[in-house]
Amino acid sequence: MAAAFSTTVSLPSRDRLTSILTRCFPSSLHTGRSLRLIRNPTTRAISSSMSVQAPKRSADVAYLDRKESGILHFVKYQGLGNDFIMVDNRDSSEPKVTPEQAVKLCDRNFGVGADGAIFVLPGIDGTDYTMRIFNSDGSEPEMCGNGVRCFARFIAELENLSGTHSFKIHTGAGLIVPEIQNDGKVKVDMGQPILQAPNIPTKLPANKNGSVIQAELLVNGIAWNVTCVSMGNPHCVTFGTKKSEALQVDELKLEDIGPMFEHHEMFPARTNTEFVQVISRSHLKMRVWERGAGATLACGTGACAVVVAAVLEGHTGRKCTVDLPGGPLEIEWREDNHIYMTGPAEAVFYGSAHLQL
Ligand SMILES: N[C@@H](CCC[C@H](N)C(=O)O)C(=O)O
Repeated sequence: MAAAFSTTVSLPSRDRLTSILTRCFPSSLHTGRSLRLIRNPTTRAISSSMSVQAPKRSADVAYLDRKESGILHFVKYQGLGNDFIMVDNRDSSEPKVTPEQAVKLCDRNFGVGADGAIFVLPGIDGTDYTMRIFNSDGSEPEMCGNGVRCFARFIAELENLSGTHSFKIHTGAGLIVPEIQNDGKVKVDMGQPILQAPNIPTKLPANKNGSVIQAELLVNGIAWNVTCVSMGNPHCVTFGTKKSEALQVDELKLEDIGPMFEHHEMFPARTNTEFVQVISRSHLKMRVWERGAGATLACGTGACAVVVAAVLEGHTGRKCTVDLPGGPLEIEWREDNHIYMTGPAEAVFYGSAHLQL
């Protein structure tokens, strides 16, 4: 069992802390001990936490050698509790972590713990950066709304930028433009929703105009009323069953029904599913079961899809507050068909992890 201690010191910068710790623990990276740096982004107080593992022998020595060349430095970020291992990947157009390694890193018991791993890669086609992401199950989604807010704040940190800044980000869902605001929140132009059934993709029967609005989806013998929207990634939005329209989202057993939606045969690329309660014409409450990550505290693309579905089904206007388990997001589907999402993103801690093969 690892013994651990931690101290808190106030220092001007992370580089300075690194140099002090390197002087105090010169061989820490060569003996199988892992050294982690943690900074509280609000107070700039920095704490060091070192866990010392009992020395291992024989076959483990080679294992330790492999780990030595496989150390990943990362920053853990969260947006409304949707949390990510952010990796500075600006020196290469391939992620430094494989999907299998991402699964291990995201494990909440045996790894760092996160809903996904996100990589800041060089931009292409005139964009500033490329964002790629692996879900905690190792699958690669096209986009992540909370992730792109964290991405913007991470870039600002990497590039030492303060104040308002916007970036052109290439993603699997095309161009996404986050803008850091004066209050530190990030407003994102999330692009346009996709409503054509084959492009979502869903095999559910489409309306005359090709969209899937208030379709019937049979899940475990229950007929749900669903509207399908892609924000680059697929979403199935429901406000209730065909029998009883209104959902009380706190009462849902997400762990039971979520996977049945995710893996339903009507969704050839699987799906994210949002269960929504209408509070008023401008206020919604939702819970989400994410493709590849399960129940999360928030989903930015999901909140956008929910507002599109709410407008199409006639529940709300185009500007809504969407309450998620991790907190609220402000969503606006403008008349030019672009959707804007505004919400927080925060650094949680700095760390280094051994990449397991
Ligand atoms: N949490 C994200 C969405 C992440 C991707 C999703 N799990 C998928 O596979 O499509 C968000 O904030 O949008």
